[in-house]
Amino acid sequence: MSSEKLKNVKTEVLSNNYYTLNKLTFDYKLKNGNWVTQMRECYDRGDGAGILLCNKEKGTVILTKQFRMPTFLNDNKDGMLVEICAGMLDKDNPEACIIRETEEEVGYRLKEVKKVFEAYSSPGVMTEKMHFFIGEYTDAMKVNEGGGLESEHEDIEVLEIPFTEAVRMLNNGEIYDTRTIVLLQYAIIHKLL
Ligand SMILES: Nc1nc2c(ncn2[C@@H]2O[C@H](COP(=O)(O)OP(=O)(O)O[C@H]3O[C@H](CO)[C@@H](O)[C@H](O)[C@@H]3O)[C@@H](O)[C@H]2O)c(=O)[nH]1
Ligand SMILES: [Mg+2]
Repeated sequence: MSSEKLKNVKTEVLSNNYYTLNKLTFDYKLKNGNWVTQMRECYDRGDGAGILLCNKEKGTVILTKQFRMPTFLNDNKDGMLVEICAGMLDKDNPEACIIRETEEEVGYRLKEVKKVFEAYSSPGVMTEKMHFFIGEYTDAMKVNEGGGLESEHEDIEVLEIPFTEAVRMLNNGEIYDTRTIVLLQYAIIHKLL
């Protein structure tokens, strides 16, 4: 970690339970040349990967629906969220991660995926970088019902819906997860379906 605008970086671990919340104190050089001491809390839970699964022949996509406690705490009535299939890297590379997550969460075994971009999820507070993919699936690739890992108490509903329905949900505000919005918009822009 180095930057000409940064010195005296100190890290204090505030919480190290499931993931890690650090308090960073550092001197930062402003545009006017003055140095100021700043403090930022940074949540580190590693990086993630997400995928929009498309079936061009059927004109369908696969999304998931699951309970997300942080959204329940902030305005999402029942806490249920429609999302792309996604997961934490857990030491895998992004491609291996998203192929594993696709089989665990929605039950399809992919051979290849296409990386389309990577982006910071919430750069003011989280270290997380997300790797975004498009994957083509067919009925023949189905190997189980999906649903997520019982050992982690994942309880994921698999939604296979027409792309036109996903676009309708995007346009009328029924889809309000950023990762899902950006991949659906990618599919619209590049006329994937
Ligand atoms: N006990 C416990 N379990 C946890 C905790 N946080 C997460 N888990 C478990 O760890 C699992 C991680 O599942 P993944 O599929 O690997 O991750 P994800 O939560 O779907 O991650 C995706 O969504 C996140 C957005 O909320 C993204 O941040 C991430 O990059 C990725 O896209 C969760 O389902 C949950 O069971 C926690 O604080 N305590
Ligand atoms: Mg997941």
